[in-house]
Amino acid sequence: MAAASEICVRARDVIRKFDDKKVLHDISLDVAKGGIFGLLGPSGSGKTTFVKLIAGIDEATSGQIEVLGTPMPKLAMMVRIGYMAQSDALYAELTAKENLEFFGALFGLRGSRLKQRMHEVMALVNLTDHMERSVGAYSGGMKRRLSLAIALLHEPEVLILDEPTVGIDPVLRKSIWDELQSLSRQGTTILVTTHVMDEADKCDRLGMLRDGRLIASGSPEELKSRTGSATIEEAFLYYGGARA
Ligand SMILES: Nc1ncnc2c1ncn2[C@@H]1O[C@H](COP(=O)(O)OP(=O)(O)OP(=O)(O)O)[C@@H](O)[C@H]1O
Repeated sequence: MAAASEICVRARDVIRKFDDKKVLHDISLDVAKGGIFGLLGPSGSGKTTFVKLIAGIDEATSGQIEVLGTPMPKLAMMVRIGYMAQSDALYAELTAKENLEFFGALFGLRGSRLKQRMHEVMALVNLTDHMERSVGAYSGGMKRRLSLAIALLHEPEVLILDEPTVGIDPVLRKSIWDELQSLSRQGTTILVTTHVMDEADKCDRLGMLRDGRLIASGSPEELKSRTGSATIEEAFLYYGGARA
């Protein structure tokens, strides 16, 4: 097991119930610092519920979650975590620039630093030309890209992305993955949920979720070789996953 200082996210016996319905069952998992960790599972398997607990937006019914050694939820951790939700949390009546300024201020960015970061993240998601446009006039894919830009704005140590590339075309999808890999090489820990198998293959480590249970975890290569599978999809099916 890795030393505590090497662990970014530590989950122990995490249960989340909604009324009487148990959505997460005793999840224990370590996410090491600095890599890309993919949470893979079909729709309804509990990915969003789990990452919301890690981001500190929701609280576990029982069990513990620590991020960088701090028990979650904890408001002060907001500046160290970037979270991109599955549904975009943007102000439709404001322009992209105004949205970035609003969230930037929330994260404690201001002045020339904020301006510089706004331009960097908008270039990254290919929205530079749409800075002054009202977000209400953005397409679904553009809103996803702006949400990603906002999550990256304050250069968080931990980046939590819930299905970041849904509705994004293959060319931009590749450039976003290239950037995620570059950020992870620079030390950012990235936690990404996906049900897309070729994205799962790009992660350093994977956790496979099914029906709120962690059915397997390891590197894509380990998961494939342990199950004698040629693909992640085959490995997932071996562990008892429904088609993701
Ligand atoms: N607030 C809630 N109240 C009741 N049930 C909920 C709530 N939030 C999530 N659930 C249930 O928890 C289960 C897991 O949902 P969750 O959104 O975490 O899955 P997911 O793997 O992220 O799926 P998707 O990829 O479709 O978003 C589902 O059965 C869902 O209906």
